[in-house]
Parts: sequence; structure tokens; C-alpha cells
Amino acid sequence: MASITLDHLAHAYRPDPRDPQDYALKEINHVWRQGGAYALLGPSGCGKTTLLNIISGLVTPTQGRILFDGKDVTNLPTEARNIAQVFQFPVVYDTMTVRENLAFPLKNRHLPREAIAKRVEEIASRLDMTRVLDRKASNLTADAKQKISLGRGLVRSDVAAILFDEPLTVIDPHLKWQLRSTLKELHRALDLTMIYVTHDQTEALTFADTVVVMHDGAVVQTGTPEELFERPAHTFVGHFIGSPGMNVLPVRVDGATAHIGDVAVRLARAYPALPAGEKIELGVRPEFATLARAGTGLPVRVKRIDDIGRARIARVEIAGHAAAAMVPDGLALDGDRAGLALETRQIHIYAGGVLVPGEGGVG
Ligand SMILES: Nc1ncnc2c1ncn2[C@@H]1O[C@H](COP(=O)(O)OP(=O)(O)OP(=O)(O)O)[C@@H](O)[C@H]1O
Repeated sequence: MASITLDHLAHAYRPDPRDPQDYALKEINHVWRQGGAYALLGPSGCGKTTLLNIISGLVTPTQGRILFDGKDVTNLPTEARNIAQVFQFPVVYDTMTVRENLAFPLKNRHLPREAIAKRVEEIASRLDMTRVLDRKASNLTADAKQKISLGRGLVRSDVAAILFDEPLTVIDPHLKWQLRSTLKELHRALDLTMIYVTHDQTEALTFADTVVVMHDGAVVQTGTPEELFERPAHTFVGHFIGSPGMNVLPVRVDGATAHIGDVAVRLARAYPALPAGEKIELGVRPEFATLARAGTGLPVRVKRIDDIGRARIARVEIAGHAAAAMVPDGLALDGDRAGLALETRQIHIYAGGVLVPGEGGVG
């Protein structure tokens, strides 16, 4: 295992990159801690695979260095990096048994027979594959084959890191849920550095202690699932994480008051120095916005109410802008007029999409 440092790393596929848009991966500085469980989360095309390929050595970055435990590996090939990888689709030897498949990476490293047997049994048991250990891989389902791929990634205890690239794509939805928890348990038990690439927020948030969110080739936030939820560093993170995502409303801010059209909203902090020329927005998650009787809180019009099982969500309009809010049990509405109560401390202000910390704590 190793800590992995990305030092001023950037990558452009075109040979003559000039401006930021030419980079598939914009400059990133990051340390993947030894033993950490990380998710690399972002929509299709945001640069996740490019970054993963730089870590594994399949792509040499245009700029910057990559260090494993302080040693520069930027120009080392994949074989010299001691990385395990699990891809979207199964990579297994069909003619071998499950046991032989799992043992293969260890045999290659010339581990003693007893050590191999013990480790294979352990990994098979954790993946619930003990019963099929002596079956040929070719006779198994796609799900089971992908479990073998996961096992082959996990079986070596000496790897610098395990990289998972959307590993549950081919897995049946029911089993997917179970495997997500299994991977989390395996991380705790095996003490390996794991980097899990996905575009699925549920997968990222269940697996990772730290989530690295990417958007348009750049890392927009690195944090725990709680931090991403409670303090999105970018409006993209607010939108992308959460269901429904964060409300983002254009505002004019005057000290510790935001104005959404002619509706004034009191803020917990003051914003005396917002950059001129940037779009200023207020962000508040629906979970911190509660519908109330008309005449209390901020005036809104209710467009519709969606029942999403665990909660009822009101789709409202505030000063002409759409927003979502929670509907408390027992609230009786009179027509489409209602009030909106916002949790002041959970309101964030963004300039050009980026969180502005604000000053002091008002109220
Ligand atoms: N070999 C390549 N040559 C040129 N451009 C590439 C190459 N590979 C990726 N790109 C471009 O780089 C950008 C980032 O792609 P990348 O595959 O890293 O994103 P991703 O987040 O992994 O997306 P996906 O989940 O769809 O694979 C995209 O605009 C893509 O078109």
C-alpha cells in the first residue's frame, strides 16, 4: 500500500494545449491517503478515466508528477506500479476454475502455496463464492464473473492501490446493493487504498470515506459525504449530489441579506466583498427548506407536490424561480399560496458557481 500524490497534474489529449478547455484534466493537486476509501465521482466525460489511467500508468500526463510514497512514478509503466485494477466488464480466464482465477495474481508473485490457498479462501468467503470455488469460470453468470474480477483485484495484499472503474455496471441491481456494502466491509477488513470511479452518487456515497467530485475536467470538491451534502463547494456539487439537488437561485446580496427578486432572505454570514461581474447565487438544499402556512416565512406559490416515499416534496416558485422544499406532515394548504422557512445556517452564497465563505456569524 502507498499514499499517492498528484502534484500539479494535468492532461491534454491534443498536442498543443493553450487554454483550459484544451485539457481533459485540468490541474489537480491531491493526496490519496494510504488505506483510504475514495470515490471519484462525476458525469460522463468529466475526466475520471483519464485520471485513473494516469494513476495506473496507461496515460502519461502532459504536466506534473505522480508519486507513490514520495517516489516519482510518472514515467513508469503500469507493470512497475504495483496497482490492481477492476474494470466495468469481467476480466477472467474462462478455462480456469474460480480458485485458479483468484490464485493467479498471487502465483505470479511466487507466494508460498499455503499463503495463496489461505488468501484465496478468505477473499472467496468475503465475496460469498466459497461454494463455486472449484467450478469453471466459463459456466458462471456475468454477475459471478464480475465477482471473480473483484476478487482478483482484492486478493493481493501488497498492492499500492486498487482502482475500480465503474465495477458494478454489469451487476444485477439487487446484487449491486449487496456488493456495495461488501466492498465497504472489505475495505475495512483488508486495509487497502481503494479508488472507486463512478458517475452514480449512491455508489460513491456508500463506498467512500472521501469523495472527489469532478466536473468538466476539474476537481470541484474533495470531502466526506456529509461535507458534500452540507457545504457544497460548487453549485455543480449541490446539483449533482442529493435527490432532488440543491436549490440554486439568482440573488443580489447586500451585507447579510440576499434578495431573490423582491423577497429578502436573512443570511447567517455577511458578504461585503463579492466579486463584481460574477453571477451571484443562493444555494439551499430542499432538506433545509420547509413549506409552511401562507403568511409565515418567505412567500411562495406551490406548483405541485411529489410523494417520493420517504418524504413529500413541494415544487414551488419564489419570486418567479423554481425551488423544492419539504412538506411537513399535517400541513394544510389553502390554495397555491404558502410560506417557506429556510434554515439560515444552511444557506450558502456562490459567486460564479464557487462557494463564498462569508464573514462572521450573524444571528
Ligand atoms: N484517447 C483520447 N483521445 C482524445 N480525447 C479523449 C481520449 N480519451 C478521452 N478523451 C476526452 O477527454 C475527456 C474526458 O474523458 P474521460 O473518459 O476521462 O471522462 P470520464 O469521466 O471517464 O467519462 P466516461 O465515464 O464517459 O468514461 C472527454 O472529453 C473525452 O472525449
